[in-house]
Amino acid sequence: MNTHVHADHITGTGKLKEALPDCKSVLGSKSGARADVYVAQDENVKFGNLALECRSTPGHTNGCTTYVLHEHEMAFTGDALLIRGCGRTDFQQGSPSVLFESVHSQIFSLPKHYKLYPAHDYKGFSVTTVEEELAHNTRLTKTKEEFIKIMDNLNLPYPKRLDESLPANLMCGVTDPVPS
Ligand SMILES: N[C@@H](CCC(=O)N[C@@H](CSS)C(=O)NCC(=O)O)C(=O)O
Repeated sequence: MNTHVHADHITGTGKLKEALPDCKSVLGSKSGARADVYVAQDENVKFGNLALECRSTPGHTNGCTTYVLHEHEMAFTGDALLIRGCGRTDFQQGSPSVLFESVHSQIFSLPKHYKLYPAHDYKGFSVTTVEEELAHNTRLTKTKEEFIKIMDNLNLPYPKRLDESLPANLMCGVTDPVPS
């Protein structure tokens, strides 16, 4: 289950599907890329006796999805929410305004004790909680206006390998559009 379509996230999917032919790839329905299963807001993906609730959290990319495992009181936020930070919003459908609304409505609305596992650990931590981020997130504790200003002035270097081509099984074919 991919949280969004950036090369540093989806590149292993082709290899997994080769190794496990019954494996089905999952993406948010607004991701604009190829997957076996598309999920929308509030859908549940069941596996074993567990289920992941899908919450649409655009702003880093349009298709960003956060997966919530209520049984274990945790969520996988991809690059929407990072520990003490958030995904950048300066390319590929990024929007600070949309990201601010996504995180506040879909992630900060979870119970405060829920554990959050983002996709990167830039600050050396791999897990946080809703409560910790509500108190200590350096960007998302600000007002929306301040947040937009911060995000518009990050001046981060462009990721080195972002534009490398996607594996064929994740590419949108020219004559084979991705379902909307
Ligand atoms: N140095 C890395 C790129 C770092 C980067 O831009 N990370 C992204 C997530 S991957 S698109 C991000 O959103 N960062 C947020 C931040 O505040 O740093 C490289 O060159 O690959």
